[in-house]
Amino acid sequence: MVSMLDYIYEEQVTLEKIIKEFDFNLPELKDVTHCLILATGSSYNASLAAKYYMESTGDMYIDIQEPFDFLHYGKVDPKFDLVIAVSQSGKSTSTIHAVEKITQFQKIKTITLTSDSESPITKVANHMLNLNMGMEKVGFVTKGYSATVLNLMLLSLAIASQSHRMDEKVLEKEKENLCKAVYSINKIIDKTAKFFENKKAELKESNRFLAIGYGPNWGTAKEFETKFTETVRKPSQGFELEAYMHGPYLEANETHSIFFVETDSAILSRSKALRGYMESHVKRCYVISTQSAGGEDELALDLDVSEKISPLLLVIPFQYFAYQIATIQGIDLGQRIFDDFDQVLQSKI
Ligand SMILES: O=P(O)(O)OC[C@H]1O[C@](O)(CO)[C@@H](O)[C@@H]1O
Repeated sequence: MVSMLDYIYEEQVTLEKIIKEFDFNLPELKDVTHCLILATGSSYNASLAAKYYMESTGDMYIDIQEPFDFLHYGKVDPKFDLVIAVSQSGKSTSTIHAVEKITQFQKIKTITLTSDSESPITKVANHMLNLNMGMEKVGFVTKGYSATVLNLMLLSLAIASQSHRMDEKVLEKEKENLCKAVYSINKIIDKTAKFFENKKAELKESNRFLAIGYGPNWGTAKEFETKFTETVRKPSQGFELEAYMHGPYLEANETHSIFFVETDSAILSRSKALRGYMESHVKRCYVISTQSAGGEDELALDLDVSEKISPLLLVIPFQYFAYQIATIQGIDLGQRIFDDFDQVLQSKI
């Protein structure tokens, strides 16, 4: 039976293929400046991680909303000219219904990003972009998360180039930067595995896990939260750096493990300041960083990538840890739990 770990090891090859085969000539993406993204769970986190890349590289504005809330309480700002509905399975009820509501009542283009070209969401959106990653059979998505982040980044390049905001040379350069990043995935997995080997005893003992990120890696911290909650099944929460300082730190105690997700930017000193303070109040502060070297609790991945591309890579240690920490705790991730949930709650069609 295929496992979450198998999918993690497939990421590099899959992401290379996505870049190589991506179609940048999508005429329906012309003249787009304001996008509303509707997505939930890991698809929401992936959108958050890709947002800064899309806004800065594709020169556009991105708003991300939870489809259920949008469906019942939201309205479409007239400035939006594209709705991107992200659903890896294509079966999330709230995302499908939110798109349905928009297409019924508004004149706005909708495109769905999904791994399944036959899924229900493709029947309600105007256009479809296949994630080109095959189907992921494990519910705790890893390859699909990374494929979604990458496809959103590529989509922003396509939008910028179709809208004549990016010339061919810049487009090629951006593709090159993404390729270079993706080529480092297997090395990241190897480094993560070594780090995990040294830390597994203490990670097994932790009662609560937190991740703190900033900028695009706020999305990474939120995906940590989703992945750890689904698999490790101990209280796990991801925070935006400054938000952690407004209340959440008050629960800190010596059983907590905090992961700081750090990239080299103007915000790094703020993250280091918080880390320095928290070190004496929690069990352990770890760092997952793009740096070339660090202390013994730092997984320094030595990555030459821009901050906006970094979430594509910095999530990988969390995907690996989620699988391994669950496993050393004796959790069989192949064993389905809450088997009747979808049937009772209808959150997936
Ligand atoms: O991207 P999709 O297929 O809409 O799924 C959203 C979320 O729903 C879940 O499958 C749980 O129902 C999550 O694992 C996932 O992140």
